[in-house]
Amino acid sequence: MSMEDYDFLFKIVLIGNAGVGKTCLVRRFTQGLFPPGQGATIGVDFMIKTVEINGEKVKLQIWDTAGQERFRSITQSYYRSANALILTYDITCEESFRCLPEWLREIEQYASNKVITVLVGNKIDLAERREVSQQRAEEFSEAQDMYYLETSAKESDNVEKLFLDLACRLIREARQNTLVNSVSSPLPGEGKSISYLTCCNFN
Ligand SMILES: Nc1nc2c(ncn2[C@@H]2O[C@H](COP(=O)(O)OP(=O)(O)OP(=O)(O)O)[C@@H](O)[C@H]2O)c(=O)[nH]1
Repeated sequence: MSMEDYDFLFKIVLIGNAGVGKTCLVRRFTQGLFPPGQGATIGVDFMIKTVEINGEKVKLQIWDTAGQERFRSITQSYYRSANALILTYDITCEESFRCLPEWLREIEQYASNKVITVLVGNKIDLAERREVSQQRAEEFSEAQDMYYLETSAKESDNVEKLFLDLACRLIREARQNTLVNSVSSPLPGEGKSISYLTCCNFN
């Protein structure tokens, strides 16, 4: 694919315990479906989706990692070049929430210090089985300086919003970095509309 095919390219990596719904979130966003009987991811999977945000083509490379401990050394190698991480837990599984500090240590150790991390509580369609309150998750994410969103891959709740808000945020960061890194040279896309700022809810 030539450079002209997109204005921005971002790498997004999903991490979190096994079974929290990472693969289902990716499949919902990239293919618009909820796969029946989704098996555990082996190692790492990769999908691409190009979205258009205020007239600009944004190519998202989405890496879906295996949550199982035995794949940890493989998945760690994908953190380094990630622009964003989607750290996922399952709102019906206390254990997946309690493991978050462990995941944050992995991020600290293996990811770039510029990485944007979003905390996602998935499976909100199973509200009657909820084990982690929204307030508790919000407090945790605030303390860790992460964005927080609750989703349902099954019902398609907030899935588009998750990826599109993240893409908006990444565009904004990319522009800011360009500004810092090359103050005297013209910005890519300078003069274009900056209305994308209004679509981004991750502030
Ligand atoms: N009710 C409900 N079930 C979900 C949702 N998302 C995923 N699941 C189910 O949760 C199970 C695990 O989903 P996966 O997407 O394979 O989980 P994963 O995090 O990718 O798991 P690993 O690949 O092992 O790391 C499957 O049985 C899915 O059908 C959701 O939003 N709601």
